[in-house]
Amino acid sequence: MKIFSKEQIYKGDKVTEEQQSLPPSELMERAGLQIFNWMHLRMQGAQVPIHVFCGIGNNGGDGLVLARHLITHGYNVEVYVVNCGNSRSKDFLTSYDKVKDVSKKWPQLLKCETDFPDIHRDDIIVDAIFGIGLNREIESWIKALFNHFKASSAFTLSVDIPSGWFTDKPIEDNEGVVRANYTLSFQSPKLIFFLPETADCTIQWEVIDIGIDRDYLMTTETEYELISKNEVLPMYKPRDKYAHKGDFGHGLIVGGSYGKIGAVHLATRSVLSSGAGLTTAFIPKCGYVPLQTSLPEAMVITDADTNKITAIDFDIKPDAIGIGIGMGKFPDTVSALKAFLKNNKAPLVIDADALNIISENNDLLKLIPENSILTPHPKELERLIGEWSNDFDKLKKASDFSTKYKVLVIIKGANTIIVYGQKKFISVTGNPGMATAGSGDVLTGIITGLLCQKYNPLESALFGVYLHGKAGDLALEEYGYQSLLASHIVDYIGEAYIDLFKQPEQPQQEEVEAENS
Ligand SMILES: NC(=O)C1=CN([C@@H]2O[C@H](COP(=O)(O)OP(=O)(O)OC[C@H]3O[C@@H](n4cnc5c(N)ncnc54)[C@H](OP(=O)(O)O)[C@@H]3O)[C@@H](O)[C@H]2O)[C@@H](O)CC1
Ligand SMILES: Nc1ncnc2c1ncn2[C@@H]1O[C@H](COP(=O)(O)OP(=O)(O)O)[C@@H](O)[C@H]1O
Ligand SMILES: [K+]
Repeated sequence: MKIFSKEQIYKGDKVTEEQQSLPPSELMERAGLQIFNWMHLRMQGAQVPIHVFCGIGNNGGDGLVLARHLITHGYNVEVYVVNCGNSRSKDFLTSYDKVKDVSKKWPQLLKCETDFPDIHRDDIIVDAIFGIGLNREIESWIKALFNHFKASSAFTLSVDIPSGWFTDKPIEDNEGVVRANYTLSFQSPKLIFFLPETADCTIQWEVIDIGIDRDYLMTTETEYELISKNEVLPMYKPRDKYAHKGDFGHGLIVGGSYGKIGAVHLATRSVLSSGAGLTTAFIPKCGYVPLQTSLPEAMVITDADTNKITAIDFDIKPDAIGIGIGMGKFPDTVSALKAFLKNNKAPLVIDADALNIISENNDLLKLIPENSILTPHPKELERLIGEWSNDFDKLKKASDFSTKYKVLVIIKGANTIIVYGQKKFISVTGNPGMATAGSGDVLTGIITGLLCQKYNPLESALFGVYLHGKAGDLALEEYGYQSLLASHIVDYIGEAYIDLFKQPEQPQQEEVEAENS
């Protein structure tokens, strides 16, 4: 699913109005009606007090259309206009007149704190104050209104985007924003729903279809895209009946040091479980017996050293190599990595200590093959690209790094983001149970396994992150957040593949029948 920027959303409105020859404020009518349908489906006429707070732009206009439908359907509604300026939009004014036609009561005008209504915790707040048109910091009395919402503990439903948040930059005042229980977002989710610093703007979100021109939506390239089952399913490569293990490549995991052989076990098992035909681990001697014993399907090549990697020499021809896991940064290992990068021709997944070594030896960056996949967690990313001032800055820096060195960067975490030059893909699979030792090693193994099977680097990164998160989600059902281990994620890679064809993806877009008001 694409994430459109606010400029693209405004353009989509214009294109739609032209293509569909829409009368003025028709899109606002659709938006307000869809929100009403959503509420009506759930409330079925319940007389819970609903406080609809409207700004004076088009977000406020949506709120007024909603309020009109709620009033005509007999709901217990109070409508407020938050008087935040002088420039009432044309469509807002049209909607304002229409509300007056159906109600004996005028919307209440709020100008300062003494105007605030009492809100009970069992009431419902509809936040239609600011949408994507927020263009400056908010006055203190409106921030106080947002705090009044919070203090009430009432369920807060935001229209399009919780008020006070920008779509494309951080907020200055953490207190001066609405934090919604639910946000109904038009046509596209907003980027801020997925970034660590802003995702608490709403607990849940859903996309509402207001009939924006299909061609425009299909053909417009976006900087951000969500990756879920629908996006990865077309990448899946089915197996031929007469397939041979040689068809699925030979994966190599290079890593490990004394006390960190388990990491290599996890990654190597993940290469196999994601479908590589053959898998070899290159490790220091101390890992030979444990790895051969615990993972009979894998082959093992050992370094001359017992405890660490000192020279990465092997006589196999791997189709992909995952490197860095549990490897340490011993001086001999640093030299071994340098020598390896100078000679290597195979596609690479670079993780953990290999990333840390590269961060400390920037000259190694030019030795990394084009389209290599780097899988840093946030600390490793900071070592690579430097500090960032906020999440938007982080994404820009990661994009610039990816463009400059022609590599893919996978920013791991909740909503892992795959950075491919200026394009960013956001994963929706995964859960906090995966915040456990070794789960990153599993990801490296899965992506290495996909590269072996001739998925191209972008597909390997996207499909790999999807499968990893999905396996974690399926494992969660059995183990729960606390007991989920990285090896359980490996156990569920197979289920994650099977699930691709098992259940249709849950819609992120509510298909609500348009109801005549
Ligand atoms: N396809 C779609 O998605 C559709 C989207 N639609 C809806 O349109 C919404 C966007 O509407 P919008 O452009 O009118 O902007 P909106 O968010 O209402 O805010 C602008 C108002 O706020 C004001 N203002 C701004 N900052 C302020 C501040 N800090 N403090 C005080 N005031 C401030 C600003 O004032 P001004 O800067 O002009 O003085 C102006 O009055 C979108 O989110 C969605 O809900 C549908 O209706 C149709 C299809
Ligand atoms: N809260 C979370 N939600 C979803 N995925 C998570 C969460 N925390 C961690 N993960 C995933 O778990 C993995 C952790 O990787 P990493 O920190 O490198 O672990 P390790 O070094 O122990 O292997 C990443 O793929 C990350 O996306
Ligand atoms: K809003």
